[in-house]
Amino acid sequence: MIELRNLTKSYPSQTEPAVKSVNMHVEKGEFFGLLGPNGAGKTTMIEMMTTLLLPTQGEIMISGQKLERHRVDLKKKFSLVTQEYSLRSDMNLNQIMELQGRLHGMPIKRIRSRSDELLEVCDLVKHRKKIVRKLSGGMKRKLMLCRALLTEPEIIFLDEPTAGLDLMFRRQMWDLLRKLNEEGLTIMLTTHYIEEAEALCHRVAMMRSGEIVRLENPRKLIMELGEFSVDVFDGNVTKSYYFENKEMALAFASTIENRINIRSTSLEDVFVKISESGVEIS
Ligand SMILES: Nc1ncnc2c1ncn2[C@@H]1O[C@H](COP(=O)(O)OP(=O)(O)OP(=O)(O)O)[C@@H](O)[C@H]1O
Repeated sequence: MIELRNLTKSYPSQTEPAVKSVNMHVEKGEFFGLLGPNGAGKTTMIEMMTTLLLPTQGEIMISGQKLERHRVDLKKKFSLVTQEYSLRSDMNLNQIMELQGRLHGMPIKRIRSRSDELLEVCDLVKHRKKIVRKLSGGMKRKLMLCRALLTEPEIIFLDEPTAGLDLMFRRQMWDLLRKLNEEGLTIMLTTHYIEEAEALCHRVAMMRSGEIVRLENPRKLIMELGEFSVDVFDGNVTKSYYFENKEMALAFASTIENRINIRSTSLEDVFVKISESGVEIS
């Protein structure tokens, strides 16, 4: 569905490219996560994939066709939900949805029926006459998602969709995204919440300094590291050790006199390991 070929972006003010010759593909219907520390190049990637930024080199293919700014037909296939809130604060939910629909030339009947469906799914119907200024952060994020889905895209790009949301809202957003993905929507998200990517994504690409250092299914990454972890606290720092089964973890733990914690390994452990070491592209 999306294919990146040697995708590169250099900003004139920076000595190193922000994205360095990235090759990867995202399948139709996939839930794909782009992970990496601050400055790794995730937003730059998303901005190129949505034509907000032009690549310095390389190309982006959508359904086998080269994406360019004038390709309105290809651009119709996707929507973007940005990291920053980008809603008119003096409009209510109905007005926000109607404006979006009109900007995309949708008939008013269709705008209304689609808005009803989306606001219902996002549990926003009871707030539809509220102005944006009076919404909580979580409601605004859900509204941005509704607005992005109004035009019935095949792909949605979500840049940090749950940033700053409390646990309840984040879990609600997860369920919503899972549902949309099960209905066939291709989703690409960036997130700093690694557990979010672990819970949602079929595959994750881990970026560092503009490159993809690992691209794999989260479960497979965890199994490679070892399904069980033993955290050992030596009075100053905690060091984690990884084992392929619980028996091995317990046997190791029985030899340790310090404070320990035995637990399941998470994608966060993998992320930390990859951030600490150099891992080859696979
Ligand atoms: N408009 C710009 N002009 C110059 N440099 C930029 C610009 N936007 C991003 N960069 C640089 O490009 C690199 C990648 O930034 P980018 O925002 O894509 O990373 P990110 O992984 O999305 O980071 P974060 O997790 O903090 O959002 C960084 O070194 C950043 O300073």
